[in-house]
Amino acid sequence: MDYEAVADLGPDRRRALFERDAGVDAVRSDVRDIVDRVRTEGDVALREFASEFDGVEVGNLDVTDQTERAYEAIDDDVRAAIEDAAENIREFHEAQLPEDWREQFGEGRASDANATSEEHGSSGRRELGRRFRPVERVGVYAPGGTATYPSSVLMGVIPAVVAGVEQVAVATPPAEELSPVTLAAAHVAGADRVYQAGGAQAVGAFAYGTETVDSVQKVVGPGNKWVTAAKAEVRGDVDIDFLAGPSELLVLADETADPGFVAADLLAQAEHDPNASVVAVTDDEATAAAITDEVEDRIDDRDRADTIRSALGSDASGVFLARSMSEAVVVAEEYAAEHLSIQADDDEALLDRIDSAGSVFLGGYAPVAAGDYATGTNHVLPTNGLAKLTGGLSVDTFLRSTTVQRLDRDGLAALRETVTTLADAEGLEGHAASVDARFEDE
Ligand SMILES: NC(=O)c1ccc[n+]([C@@H]2O[C@H](COP(=O)([O-])OP(=O)(O)OC[C@H]3O[C@@H](n4cnc5c(N)ncnc54)[C@H](O)[C@@H]3O)[C@@H](O)[C@H]2O)c1
Ligand SMILES: N[C@H](CO)Cc1c[nH]c[nH+]1
Ligand SMILES: [Zn+2]
Repeated sequence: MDYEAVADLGPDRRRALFERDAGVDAVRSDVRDIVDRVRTEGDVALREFASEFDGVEVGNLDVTDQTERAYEAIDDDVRAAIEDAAENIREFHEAQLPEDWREQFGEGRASDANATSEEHGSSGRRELGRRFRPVERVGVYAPGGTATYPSSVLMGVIPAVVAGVEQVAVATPPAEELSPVTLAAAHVAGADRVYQAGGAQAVGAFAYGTETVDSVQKVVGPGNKWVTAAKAEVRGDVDIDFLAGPSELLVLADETADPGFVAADLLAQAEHDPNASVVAVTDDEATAAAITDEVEDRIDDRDRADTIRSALGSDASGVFLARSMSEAVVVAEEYAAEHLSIQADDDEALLDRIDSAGSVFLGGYAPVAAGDYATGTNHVLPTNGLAKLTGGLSVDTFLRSTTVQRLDRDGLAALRETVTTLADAEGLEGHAASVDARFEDE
């Protein structure tokens, strides 16, 4: 692998980097057929796709009764690691829980020394507020194709439970013997149901329901290109979190970065999927060369070297030499990575100039893998540049907000003129009349 100069990137290469889709578009029509079959054939389709794509003849689709046994059966050190990670995730997400609130607005304006009530158009009080309530039924997809993802069970279920969701279901790909660690994670996180169904068919089952799988109001969670395409497909019929596809990392590195650390982080995210994308951008030529050397030196030691090579070979991956860290920041902003690692002297100053990233890792001792499992932040994050539009999974994902207002007679009197004037301007005389009706005794 060679590094490339940012200045030399042509339009095709830029498009591949900045408009990447991780193979999702190419499978949209296959996924539409899969989802349609689940919608019309239910459990039969889930069983047939399990056989076709996972090579498993599924007995019970609902495996909820296996979770507690799995929790008791797994090794003590794995159980302790799940519980530690779960605790950190719970703590961080509990800190996000918003409180319902009410406040008085408009109070005291008329007595403002510099303004008259006419200037403000209001002297009455308005009690306004927001309240937050959880959605009732959610489906969490936990991947499990070429690796198992108990960590994604924790990342999806715990925020839902913290938000107060009543029914939290998990779907994960079937296997001759399901990962006991994934099942145990469902138990620790507090999932109400666990189904063995994978890929687009699992997303379809959550969206439309089958004989065994109850339909949900919102489907969340990460997955490969088929899972991601399926979420795009069902969106509209059911709510989704966002598209959280094959993993991505962009590292901003200056000459103080340790090239070995940068390379190790690139290889770690690349091992998820041949469609994963990993990028390093530096303003230092020696660092660019050292990162590429370290990547090459380390690949063969990795168990999933083939997957890593495919991901590194993608047009959405690479090591790039920028003319300055300012140019490197422009690349990072345009890329809008799922994970952004800043391994540079003045990391906070660089971060100040970043708006678009799913989750940021500051310093050489904050590898993305730490956040993947255990810092407590959520690892379900937007990919394919969607960090320009949305953040990652959080307690908010599972809440809806309602606004509340209370007006007394004076409060409405203060708004009367504004409301009736605008209602008349819109030609909605009945709206004005509904306000005037309150003052007919005057
Ligand atoms: N963005 C995020 O927040 C985030 C977080 C964690 C993991 N991930 C990503 O999750 C993914 C996990 O991928 P995975 O493959 O290991 O597991 P997965 O569960 O996402 O996918 C496995 C399923 O893919 C389906 N499938 C496989 N081949 C198919 C085919 N030819 N046609 C139709 N369907 C097919 C099968 O149904 C199978 O059950 C990786 O891409 C990883 O990077 C993303
Ligand atoms: N890096 C993944 C998100 O893209 C999350 C994960 C789970 N396990 C390991 N890593
Ligand atoms: Zn990871």
